[in-house]
Formats: sequence, C-alpha cells, structure tokens
Amino acid sequence: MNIIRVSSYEEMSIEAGKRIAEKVRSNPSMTLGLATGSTPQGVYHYLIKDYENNGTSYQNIKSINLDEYIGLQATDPNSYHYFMQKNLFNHIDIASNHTHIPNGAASNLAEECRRYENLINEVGGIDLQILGIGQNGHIGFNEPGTAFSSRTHVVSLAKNTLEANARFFANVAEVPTHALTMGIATILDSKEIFLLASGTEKAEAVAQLFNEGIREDFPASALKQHPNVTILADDDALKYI
Ligand SMILES: O=P(O)(O)OC[C@H]1O[C@](O)(CO)[C@@H](O)[C@@H]1O
Repeated sequence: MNIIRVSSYEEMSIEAGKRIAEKVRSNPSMTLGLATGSTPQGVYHYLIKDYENNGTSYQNIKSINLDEYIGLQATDPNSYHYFMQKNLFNHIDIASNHTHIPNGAASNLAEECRRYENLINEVGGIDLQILGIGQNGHIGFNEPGTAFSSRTHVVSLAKNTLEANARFFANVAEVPTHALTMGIATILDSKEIFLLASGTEKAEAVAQLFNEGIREDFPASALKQHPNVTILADDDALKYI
C-alpha cells in the first residue's frame, strides 16, 4: 500500500482529485468506481472545478458506485443516487446511461445483486475504485465479519454505522437498516484503489489497518491483498501512525 500523507481534508481532496482527473484525461473511456459519504465530497468538488476550468471530459467515462440504502427511491435526498447527482453527475458531462448505482428500491434484491455484478463484468471491470473507510473498518457497506470472497450482496448495517450516518437523517431511527453493497471480492477486482481518510474519527481505523493483520472482522484489511492501493490521508487520520 502506498501512502500519501497530507495536512488537511482540503489537501487530501486536491491530491486525490488531481490524480483522478489525470487518469480520466489519459484514459477517457475508463470506468471509475465511486463512493459516497462525507469523505469524497471534496474530491468531487475538485473534479467539478477541474471540469469547468480545464475541460476534462467524462463523456465516455463510466461510473459504478459502491452501494445504496435499501428502501430509498432514487429521488430521496438521502439516497446515494441523489447524493451522486447533487455532488457530481449534475455538474459534469457524464452520460446518464453511463452512471450506475445499485437499485435499493428493486423488488427482487437477489436479482439486483446479480445484475450489478454482471454489469461490472460487462463494462470490463473497474479501473480505479475510490473508497472511504468506516470507523469500524467497513469499505463500501461491508461490515466487520463480511467474507472476503463476497460479491454484491444485501447487508444489515452495524449499530455504529447507523449512528455514524444518522447525521444525514432526522434521527437514527430514520436511517435504513439495510443496504446493497459491492462485496469485498468485487472491490478487490478493481485494477487500482484509492482509499481516502480524513479526521481524528478515522484515526483508530487507519491505525488498525496499518498495525494489524488481515482479518475478516476488519474489512479494510482485505486491501492489503491488493497490489495497487494508495491511501490518501490527512495528519488527523494518521495521528497514530
Ligand atoms: O465518508 P464517511 O461519511 O465517513 O463514510 C465512510 C464510508 O461509509 C460509507 O458511507 C458507506 O457507504 C462509504 O461510502 C464511505 O466511504
């Protein structure tokens, strides 16, 4: 794992954004794996500014998102569909039929998981996957204990994930208890991975990633089995390193 240590959230967003924009320019039909949550918002802001100022085009780029809450329609402001439209897709020239997010409102969720895995294969796999990390070490919504062999699946969210994500909802009871997520094996199939981490609330998870072994009860540790992972993290997230 390569590490890029920066001083702040802003610097992490710029460093990751620059690298992603460069890759998009050199491979304009690549497939980007995208994440939601607070962590990548600054990166998306950078990519929008770069699109406006430098004209980096996403016309032939495909995107595949990691996860989605079950039970929320795409129009729900708390859905990851809505998040991606608002924070990125509405502001760049990516084609709407090139952006993909699991359908958390699907009537047959097992079928939706199969469809999503097939879709990833059909586009030729993910060239660069962007990841955040949960305070409990989750990647995507793969909670501790998820098999490293998992493919896209339905998950029951851990109590501390519900609590951490309650900040986006009126209260914790409003947070959907289940989600669809790419599995750990799906994530590890990506050709390259950027893991972003910012803030002291991620410091323990980041320390565990560096200091402990590869174990299914700490999902991010699966990344140590991947040959091309770059961690972009700020001093706060790296304070125990
Ligand atoms: O960036 P945040 O909001 O701390 O979330 C951490 C991770 O949890 C998730 O929101 C779960 O999907 C990831 O997308 C994200 O990377």
